Amino acid sequence: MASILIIDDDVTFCMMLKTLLEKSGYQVTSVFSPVEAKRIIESRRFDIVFTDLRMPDISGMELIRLIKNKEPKTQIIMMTGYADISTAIESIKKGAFNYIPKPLNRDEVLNIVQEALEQVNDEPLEKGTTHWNASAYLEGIGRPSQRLKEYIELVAPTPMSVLLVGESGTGKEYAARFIHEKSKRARRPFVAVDCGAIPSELVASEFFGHVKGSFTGAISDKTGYFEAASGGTLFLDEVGNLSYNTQIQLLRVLQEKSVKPVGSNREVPVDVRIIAATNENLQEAQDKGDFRNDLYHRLNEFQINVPPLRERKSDIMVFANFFLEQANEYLDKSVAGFEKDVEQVFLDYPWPGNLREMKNMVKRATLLARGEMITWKEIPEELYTRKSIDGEFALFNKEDETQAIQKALEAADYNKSEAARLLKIDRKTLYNKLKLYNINVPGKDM
Ligand SMILES: Nc1ncnc2c1ncn2[C@@H]1O[C@H](COP(=O)(O)OP(=O)(O)OP(=O)(O)O)[C@@H](O)[C@H]1O
Repeated sequence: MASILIIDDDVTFCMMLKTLLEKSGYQVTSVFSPVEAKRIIESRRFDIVFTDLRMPDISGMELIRLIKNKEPKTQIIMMTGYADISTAIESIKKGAFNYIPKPLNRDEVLNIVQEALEQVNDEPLEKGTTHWNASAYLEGIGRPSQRLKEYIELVAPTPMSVLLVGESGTGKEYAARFIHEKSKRARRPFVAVDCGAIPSELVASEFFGHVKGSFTGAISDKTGYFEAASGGTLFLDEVGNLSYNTQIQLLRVLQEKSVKPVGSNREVPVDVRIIAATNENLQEAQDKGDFRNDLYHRLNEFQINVPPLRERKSDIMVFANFFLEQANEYLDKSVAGFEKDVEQVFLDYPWPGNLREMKNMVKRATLLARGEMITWKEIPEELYTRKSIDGEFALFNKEDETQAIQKALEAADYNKSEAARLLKIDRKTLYNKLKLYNINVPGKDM
């Protein structure tokens, strides 16, 4: 039976979530303080940990580090208010599986548990090869997407190593898989490694393998990632997180084209193509001395920048509809599309979590949808009430937005176009917000 730990200082909330999960057949433990959590994590293993992002004494990030160090396979789900979305995204970079917005929705909780368990049950070396199929890759229609596709197709059949650079959730791993699929190595393994998630003491054995008895806990021979990817592609995600020492070891392997498993004198020849990804500026990391210049050049034979979703405006609804189709299939529903005002919100929103955020949101909205179309009621309120501009009439939350709109309307003598200009939003957005907040405007038209 899968085991789940819940960490939240809100006792009532903890108990409600515990009851829901127990009713669905999981073995659940809940703790109300991070200190208690620390103790229990040291002594027991869990498949999944649900934890609040903000807690006293110890941060969610520190907790992720602690759990992943102790038990890399445990999947962590951060529970968060939408205001914390960028921290939640940061937590995924640090190794959390996913985040789920509060208040929690029953079906959404059960879905995410299912998805997390699929990861737990995956063998690490097969990560990725299991769920991927090329038809799940959408190319997009806008100029930046077309350029991305051109570069992928150009570099895929070559032996060149590729460095994918882009924000979290933009689809770097997806692009890497696509390159692999279109390469001559397609029939060989694609092995994805999250460089930030491997505890430092295990790095050498994970990458290069080990022989039985080479250290305490090495109870049998182990094949490392390099050998596992033999003939195929090794994808190094978050490559900027590699320690300096590991960078040196990696460089050696790339130069010698062979690995020496921990505790062995045997050199094993390896033939792998490296695709690396980063969401930080590796050039800067080099200048600061955190990333080796020679390794950078080895990895960066060809660089591809994966654009953020906000720069792929003409693709936004293409992706939204694609994710809707996927969600319909997954949830066995048949929602037909998005209402016009939702489309406008999607186009205005900056999508800090990029495609991953959109995919999650569309799945959630599809689940909640009662009618044929997804309406604004099914998308998180924070999407259209978030801070969008600064200055006197800045919009940030429901109360403040209502006030700011009222203030702008008065200042504009109730001329909506003028008010929209003062608020630095377009008329359509103002119109949606007036509807959303039930603000009546006397007289004048837009
Ligand atoms: N081209 C695409 N077509 C369809 N879905 C995509 C595409 N690119 C990304 N996605 C979706 O977005 C999600 C995030 O993509 P991916 O994991 O590749 O991002 P990433 O840039 O590697 O993120 P991170 O830096 O956080 O590891 C994927 O799970 C996938 O569902």
